[in-house]
This record gives sequence, C-alpha cells and structure tokens, in this order.
Amino acid sequence: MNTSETHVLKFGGTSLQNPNYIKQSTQIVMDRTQQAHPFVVVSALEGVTDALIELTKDIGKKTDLIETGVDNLRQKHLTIFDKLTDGQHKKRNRLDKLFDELTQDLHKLSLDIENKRALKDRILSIGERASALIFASVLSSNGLPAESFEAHQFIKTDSTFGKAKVKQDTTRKLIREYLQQSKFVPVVTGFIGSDSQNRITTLGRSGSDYTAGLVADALNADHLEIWTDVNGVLSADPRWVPTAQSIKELSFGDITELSAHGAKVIHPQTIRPIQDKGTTVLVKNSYNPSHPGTSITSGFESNGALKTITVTGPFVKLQVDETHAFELFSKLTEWSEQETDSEAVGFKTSSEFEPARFILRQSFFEKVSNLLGQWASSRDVVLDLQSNLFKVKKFSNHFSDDESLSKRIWDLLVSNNLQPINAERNLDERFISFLFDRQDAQLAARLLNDYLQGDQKVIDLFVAGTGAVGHTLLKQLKSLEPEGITFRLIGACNSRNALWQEEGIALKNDIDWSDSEPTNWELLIDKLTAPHRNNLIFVDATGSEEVARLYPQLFENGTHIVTPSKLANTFEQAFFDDLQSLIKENNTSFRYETTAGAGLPVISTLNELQSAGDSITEISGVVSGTMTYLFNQLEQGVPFSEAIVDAREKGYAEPDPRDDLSGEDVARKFLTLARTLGYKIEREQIAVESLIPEALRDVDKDTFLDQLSNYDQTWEQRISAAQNKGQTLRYTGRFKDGKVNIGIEVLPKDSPIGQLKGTDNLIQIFSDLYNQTPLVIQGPGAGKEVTAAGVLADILKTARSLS
Ligand SMILES: Nc1ncnc2c1ncn2[C@@H]1O[C@H](COP(=O)(O)OP(=O)(O)O)[C@@H](O)[C@H]1O
Ligand SMILES: N[C@@H](CC(=O)OP(=O)(O)O)C(=O)O
Repeated sequence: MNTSETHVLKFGGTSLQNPNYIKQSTQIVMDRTQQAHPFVVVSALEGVTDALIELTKDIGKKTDLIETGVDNLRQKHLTIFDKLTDGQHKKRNRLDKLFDELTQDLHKLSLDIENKRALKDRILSIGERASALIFASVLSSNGLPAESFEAHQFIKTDSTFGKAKVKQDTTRKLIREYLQQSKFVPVVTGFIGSDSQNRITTLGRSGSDYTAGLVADALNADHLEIWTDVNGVLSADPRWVPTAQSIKELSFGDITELSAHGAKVIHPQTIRPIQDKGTTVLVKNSYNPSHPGTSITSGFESNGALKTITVTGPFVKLQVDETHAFELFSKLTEWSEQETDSEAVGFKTSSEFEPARFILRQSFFEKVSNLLGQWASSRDVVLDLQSNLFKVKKFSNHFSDDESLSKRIWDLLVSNNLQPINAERNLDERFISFLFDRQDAQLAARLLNDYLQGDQKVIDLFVAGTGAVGHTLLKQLKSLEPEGITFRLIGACNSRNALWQEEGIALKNDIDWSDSEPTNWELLIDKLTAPHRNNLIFVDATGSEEVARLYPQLFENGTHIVTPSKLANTFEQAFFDDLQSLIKENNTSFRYETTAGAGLPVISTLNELQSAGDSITEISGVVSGTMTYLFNQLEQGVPFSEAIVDAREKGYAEPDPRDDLSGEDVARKFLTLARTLGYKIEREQIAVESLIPEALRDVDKDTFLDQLSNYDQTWEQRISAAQNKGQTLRYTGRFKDGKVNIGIEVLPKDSPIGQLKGTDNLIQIFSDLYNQTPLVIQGPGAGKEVTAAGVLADILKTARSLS
C-alpha cells in the first residue's frame, strides 16, 4: 500500500442503495489502496434515516407497529450482510444487536420516560452504525482488512440534539487518536457525534458530508471525496432540471454558497473544517467512477457558479395590508427565533400603496399558522395566502459587471410567459431569485439552465418506432455531433416496449432495452407533456394511426414533431386544419419532408417558393420508387408477378404489395402536397387508378401473390403496345386546378419521366416563376437510409430554429 496520500471517501445513502451499489462502492475503496491511504465515512443505507424518523413519529399511538418496523429494517441489513460477506459471525451479531437496541429505544420513546430528543438521535444513529458495520465487513471479506468506528466516540458536540454543534478542537484531537493508529482501513459512521455526557447526537440531515469534512481536517487529508449518484455538482438539481450538466471546478466559496442555497449534493458545513487547507474536494459518481466529477479547491478562481441554479421550497406567500405589516414582521421574527433556517421568514415592502409581502418557508408557516390565525382574527386582518411556491435562484459572478445579465434573464422568462410571483435581487448577493408555483418553477429552472449554459443548445428527442427508418435513424444519430447542439434522447419506443431515461439514453452502442416497459401511450404522453419540457422533438417513425392521432396533444404542449409518416397529414381535412392552428398557436414546428419523395427536398421547396411569394400552379410526376422499379422491370420483359415479388424481396414494396399497387401511397403523397399548398381537399376527392386486379382486392395476401401470374399477359401486352409507339408506362400523380389525379400515364420513352430508373422519383413544379419549364426535383425516392437521413435533416432544421 502506498500511503503517501490520505484520502477521505464519503459514501452517501445513494451509493448504498442495494448490494450491487455497496459492492461498487467498496471496490472504489479497494482500488484506492493502490495510490493512497483511504479513510471511509458512510451514511445510512438509502431510505433508512427516513424510515427511522417515520418510526419515531406518533410513537405513543403505534407501539404495535414497532416490531414489524424494526424487523423490516433488521432483515434489510442482514440480507445485505449475508449476501456480501463471508459470514463474519461476530460482526453479524453486532449488527443484529443494533436492532434489539432500536426496539428498546423505540419502546422507551413511546413511554416518554427519557429525554425525547436525545432518544430520537440515538434511534437515528442506528442507520449509520449499521451501514458502517456492513461496509467494513464487505471490505474485509474481499481481502481488505477494515474496521468500523462509531463516530460518537470522537466527534464531540454540544447538546443540540438533531443539529448538534461540533467542538472542533477536541474532535480533531480525538479523531487523530482513534483513526491514525488503526492498522486497518477505518470505516466511520457519518452524521453522529456525542455531547459532554456521551449521549449520541446527530449533526443535521445529510450531516455525513460534514463528518467527512471533520475527518479530512483532523487527518490533513489530501482528498476529501463525496461519492454520490450524480456526476459531481451539477448546474442544477437534476430532479428539477434533467438537462443539468456537471461543473468541472468550483471554489470553496462557490460550493458553500450553492449548498447554503439548496444545492443538495453537499452539506453546507462540509467545507468549513478544511477552509484554510490545501485539501482537494471531489464530488464523484459511484456508478460512473471514471467521470472526473467536480473538483473544489480553495484557490480556484471561480466563475463556475455562473452556470448554476438552485430551486428551494416550498414557500408560502403571505400578503397583508401595509398598516399591519411591521407588527406582523415583529411577530414572525419573534416566532422564528429558534429557527436555524435563514429562509424561514422573508419580508418585502415595495411601496406604501401595495400590500406588504412575506415569503415564509412552508414548514415554518405550518408551525405558526395557529398563532398567525389568532393574530389576524384579533385585529380583523385579512391574510392573503398562496402556498406551494418555489424559489428559483440563478447564480452568477457577473451581476455587478454585466448590467445586461439581469435583463436577459427577465427577457427569457417574459418571452416564455413566465411571470414570477416575487423577484429578489440583493446587490451584494451573487444571485437573482424568482418565486413561482411548482410548474412554472420547473420550466423557469430548465430555461435558465439551458439558455445560460453557453452556446450549447440542449434538444430532447423521443423516437417512436424502431422499424427500418427508426432503427436507421437511431444509428445515424450516434455519429451526429452538430455544432452548438446537444441532442439528448430521452426515450424511444416501438409497439411493444418503451424506454425512458430522463438523463438521456447512451447512443454510443445499440440501445439497451433491458429497462424498458410495455408501451403505454397514456403514460408516455404524460411524460412527454410534463410542464418542464422544453425544446422537445417527437419523432414519429411508427406509421401508426394511434400515434398520429396524438399530435394535437403534443403540439398543445409545445412539442415539435418530425415524421416520415403520411398519416397525420392525410386524415380528414378537419384534422389537418386543427394541426395547423395548434402549430401556430403554440409556436411549435412540424416537419414531414420525407412523406413525399423520401430524402428529396420537395416539401421544403414548395414552402420556400410560397414564402418567396411565388404561386404554384401544378405539381406532377412520380413519387413512388416502387412503381418506378416495377415499370422498369416490365420494360425489360420481366413478368408483372415476378417484378412484384422481386420488389418485395428488395424491400421496396410493402410486405403486402397491394399497399403500393392500390395507389394509396401516391394518393396520400399528393394529398399532403396539395394541403401543404393550402388547398382543402379530402382523400375521397382524389381519383386513383388501382393496379390491383379487381378479383384480387379482397383475398388474403398469399392467395394474392399466388394468383398474380394470371395477369402477367395483360401487362405484357400493355407495355409492348406502348413500346411499339416509342412510349412507356409510368404511374404518376398530377395536382392542377385544385384537383388531384393518380394513375398510369403513357409517356414518350425519351421524356424525363419515361427515362426514370431504379427507384427514382421525379417531381415537376410549375409556378408563376417556373411557367415555361418546370422546376424538377429528381433522385432516389425510397430506401431506409435516404429516408432516415431526411428525417435527421428535419430534426436538425427544427433544432436550429429553436432559440
Ligand atoms: N446542483 C446539484 N448538483 C448535483 N446534485 C444535486 C444538485 N442539487 C440537488 N442535487 C441532488 O442531490 C442528490 C445527492 O444528494 P444526497 O441525496 O444527499 O446524496 P447522498 O445520499 O449521496 O449523500 C443527487 O442525487 C441530486 O439529485
Ligand atoms: N443518513 C443521514 C445522513 C446523511 O448524510 O445521509 P446522505 O449522505 O445519504 O445524505 C440522512 O439521511 O440525513
């Protein structure tokens, strides 16, 4: 072991969620012995402190629940112990006994015979004492001898149970005495200490970080590492802002300020003991240990805090008439004297004509609401209340030197219809704070995070459909790195399974569907339309009517849609009109370039001509690659039935080729083009010549394929008759004078359409500008690669158009 460096590693409850995570955390410690001497601090297993608190609540009324409550916790710990250790009996017994102690203490609490607050802290200490035992035993079982320490032996505090103050000098001395002489790797309980009478105290919720800070101070550690479940300190709480990004470096000042204002990742006191030391603080992800996380040092010249946002709450806004404001203020100040929370009471008067405003922490408000009610009714004062509000704070070092910053932030909120209930900007603070209801707070936090991150735009994608086009698109997305845009695939689904990962699905390899769930569109729509969504592109590669019918809901919620599916544009005209107005009202975008001509720029050309003031008079040509292929084959003497089977095998024709031969596909493409130009037209108004023989319209697919050869001769005659006159057959569509006609056309062999090869499409556009010779768009009109590339181009266009 190289002990040249001392590293203190603290593992929070999130790193100790289940046996796998515990194993992963112990592995990090084992690996560390290669380069340093590790000292470990652990929190309780995830959820255990909460469970203990729950057990102590109203204990007098539920003594019958003590046994089962304790037993659940005992089993949880013993099961993990048995799974991860080689059965160290003594330690297992100690672990078991902790829960006997817990039972006794809970009974004592219910009888109310001892100092309640002291008892509660002793009860809470069980979580850390149990996890330290487990962690040390797992290390030892894996060949790294370790010893668990109960920190109340050496962390000395006053007797403020629940949030004890540490006596730093004595503590420093004792930590050294206990830990420096340990021959094994010490595993210390976080969160707990003891008072002068050796009664166990706790340091406040999330206090294990603080314990780690104390240990790092006493041992003059080179590293203090906070191991948790995110990639370091993020630009915002990921539960509010899923696009939050990891911050590389921060100063001690930054982190102290951020954590004091609600960045939960590190306890506000943690840094205090090592304030003046050269210790490097690292915040790292136990599930992603190779990620550098965040490095926090005293010397770092900070501008990192520029990019951070915190959300705190809930708060209650209380308004009273100005005449009573100061009296109420002094009452609230008196009632909050015992509060350690600096945001328990906030007060604001803006002008004598406006009511005075108090912003109270909701938990404090609930405590004093009776007193408040009495005060108000004795004076006949009307209290105007609004609860469940959240403060969104945007931090920056630049508020003082960049006057436009506050304005830009305001503009951003206003342009998104966000009206804060209250706003505060204290000149010597590095943040601006806005009060919103929960929904608006979520959107504001997301907007501020995304827009002020820098030039990088974060765009969320959801891909529905993983067939030929969807699958190819996902592959193409892998290698896409557009400048200034980060795409985050938050979900994907097919008709069976749906995968959702708010932080983004890794695209490097094939998607791992192991965490997927059965596709349920009701649930998916709830997630897709959650209030904090911003810049979301929904890609519909399903070809499903059910999905296309969901577009209105998505547009209503500001989602942008890109699709190669013709369905939504070709349902009844009323549906199309509805989509258009929703798109306009909600300022969203709908791109469907690949619905006519696959990757060819047909729709965008029409849109561009129109927006340049041109008026389109006629569109005609071939928009089915399958049909081009079919007639090419017929020209070469291949029988009709064989040509169709061949087109099907090559993946050009649909599995049931009647879907192509019916002309429905071409009709829908022309319907889309006509409607894009603003014409109102129903599918039934389009005359379509079907190539399916009358007798084979209603038979099953196999019979259809079997009997197709009966028609080979007719087709042979038809094509030779044309060829004899220097002509050929093509399946075309024509939109003119508000009408659409689809069917076979006999054309000169040497005309542009007559010469089409492969699966090419050719679209001719006549307009006021192009009135002599048409504007012609020609190229491959089918195939998953070109279609997926076209969808991708639509996604990029949409992304670039978003601010
Ligand atoms: N700015 C932020 N950066 C990183 N995480 C944050 C931030 N704000 C809030 N969090 C939340 O804090 C959690 C970690 O804190 P905590 O629950 O105390 O973890 P642990 O159990 O590891 O101590 C993360 O999972 C994250 O959801
Ligand atoms: N277990 C304690 C102390 C702690 O620090 O936990 P965590 O590191 O999981 O936030 C709590 O839940 O408050």
